[in-house]
Amino acid sequence: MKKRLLILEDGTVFTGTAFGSEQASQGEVVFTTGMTGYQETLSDPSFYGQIVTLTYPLIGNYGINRDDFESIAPAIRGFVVRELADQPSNWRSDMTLDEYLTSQNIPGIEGIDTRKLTRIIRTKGAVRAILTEADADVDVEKIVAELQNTPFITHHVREVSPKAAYPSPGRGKRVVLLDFGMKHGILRELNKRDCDVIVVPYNTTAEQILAMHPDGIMLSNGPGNPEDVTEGIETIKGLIGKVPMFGICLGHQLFSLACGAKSFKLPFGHRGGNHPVKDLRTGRTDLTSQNHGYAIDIESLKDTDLELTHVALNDGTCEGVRHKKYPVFTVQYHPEASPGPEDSNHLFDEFIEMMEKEAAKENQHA
Ligand SMILES: NC(=O)CC[C@H](N)C(=O)O
Repeated sequence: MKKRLLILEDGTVFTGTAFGSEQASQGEVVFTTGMTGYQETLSDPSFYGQIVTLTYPLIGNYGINRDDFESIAPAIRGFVVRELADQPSNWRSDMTLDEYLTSQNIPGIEGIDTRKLTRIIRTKGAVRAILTEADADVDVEKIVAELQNTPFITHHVREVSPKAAYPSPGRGKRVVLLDFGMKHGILRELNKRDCDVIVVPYNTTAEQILAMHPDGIMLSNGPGNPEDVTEGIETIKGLIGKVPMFGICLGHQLFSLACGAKSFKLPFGHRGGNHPVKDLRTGRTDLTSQNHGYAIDIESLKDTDLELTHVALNDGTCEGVRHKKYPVFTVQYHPEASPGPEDSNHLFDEFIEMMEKEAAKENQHA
């Protein structure tokens, strides 16, 4: 078994065993607390450029199957686990996690103290790191100095958004899905409701979208800093008030920025499947699936036409907004789950109802 190192920008070195690809890689290390769902996690495009550590100590035990991918190819930079299960047991399993990561050219490291790593991220915030083979000539000091001088690359959306529009037809509502790095779960939920979906790249203009005569717009999740996705913000500005919209995660952040709110980087993000979120209008708390490193500043909503609708019960940050004049609502968490609890799946039904209501209004005026 080959040794591999995970070197953090603060100089901490973890020595573990290599699995997956032999390639060295660099990225921001983030932790996720989901106990299951590693296949969906590693294929979620929002993790582009990140090395993911899982706090649950045994990963890989049900293998990798055909059905649970959230994208065609994973965008993560590395996978860090306490103990890798190399003999998966599940009727759906097609291959081991190790075999899959090797095939996708993604390096992994196992056998390190993932609790210690998580505590470092919780105390110090986002950390840049490198995964590399443990050769005798590894110059840790040089690597640390380089890491400290490497800026976080934040506009990853162009890497994971499709290059051209494509349809996912249905006989129901026409939804244009602005794909900033969408998880398949979002498209799955819309198709389940018979939506006639057209998926479009992140830099599609409002005019191009309106020419498709949508009943509604879906703003997807995606990687990186929302402030950097200026093309998406411009497009959304051109759509507000014209078509009903529903936004998830990055889509929520971009819509809020388009309305004049501000975003900021959370100290260590929200990633996992058990984040309690309170709906301020109903008082109901949903357990939610989350994966985000940025959030919308609640204070900044005061100067906008947005109403705060949801808050995170763990840290009080913004988890959802609604436009006061137009039919738009957005959430920071993942109602499509994949992986995680499905408590808030009803939001997709609310989106369909919102589009139906708007269409009925228009028919009255016609
Ligand atoms: N899942 C997402 O859409 C994440 C949004 C954004 N990249 C963040 O980290 O906050």
